[in-house]
Amino acid sequence: MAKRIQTIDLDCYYGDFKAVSDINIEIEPRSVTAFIGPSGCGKTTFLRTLNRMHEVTPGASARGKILLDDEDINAPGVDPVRVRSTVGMVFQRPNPFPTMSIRENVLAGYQLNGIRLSKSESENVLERSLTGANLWGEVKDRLDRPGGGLSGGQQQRLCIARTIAIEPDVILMDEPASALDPISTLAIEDLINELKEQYTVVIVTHNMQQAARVADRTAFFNLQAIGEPGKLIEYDDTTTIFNNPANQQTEDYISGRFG
Ligand SMILES: Nc1ncnc2c1ncn2[C@@H]1O[C@H](COP(=O)(O)OP(=O)(O)OP(=O)(O)O)[C@@H](O)[C@H]1O
Repeated sequence: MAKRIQTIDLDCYYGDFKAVSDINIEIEPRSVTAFIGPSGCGKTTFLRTLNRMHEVTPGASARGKILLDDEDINAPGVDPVRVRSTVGMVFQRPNPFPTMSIRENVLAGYQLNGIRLSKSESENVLERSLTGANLWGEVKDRLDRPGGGLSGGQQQRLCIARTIAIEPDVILMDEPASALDPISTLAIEDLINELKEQYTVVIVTHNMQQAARVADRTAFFNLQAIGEPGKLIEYDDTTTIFNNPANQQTEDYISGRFG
């Protein structure tokens, strides 16, 4: 079930360095939200706090609140592993387990969490996830071949299948198409459009046309100077951000005057 994400006064640190400051945002369920902004403004850092991946980096920490519907994901006693299965993540470079079969890749989340599925349950998860990732037709006859044998675009869809296999509420994507050719990129964008019917989708992208194509809402981040933290400058419907932004910094960025 798709969930709403809300952050309240969120700061992200690497050691003493504050990389992202004071983010207040509400992300609606069953929508696609794009994070855009110049390099180093903290898009990836902020994204990774939303499923507690940020804290995996030694010395990294976050302050403030992140609510998933009403649950504070940083509250004492909340298991970060459970958070990461509720808030799945797809990375820039497709990262299937290369020697594991397509089948094993899709089911990897269950195995890693020690959940045993019956044969028929596994088959259902496999078909549902690969169909949901628009990959079933291309791989159904070679489910036992290695995931590393697929094309880059297919590998990324396999990673999306692996993410949706464990039925998350939110899918975070960090530049999911930046390593792919234009045709595979369009396949991923079509898929993102379908995923929002069931999930809350958040995507970091450097490609502004991509943000305009896939996102319902867009958040523009910026940093005032090197060494300063990144901040959320403007957050609105994508059409407003691209056609009628309220903030001059947004206007300058989307019109290509910097970044
Ligand atoms: N592991 C890390 N250790 C220390 N500082 C880091 C680390 N990762 C990122 N940073 C710093 O945090 C700030 C935000 O980086 P981040 O990668 O989140 O920005 P970004 O907007 O996603 O950039 P890009 O668009 O280039 O991917 C930068 O100043 C960066 O140098």
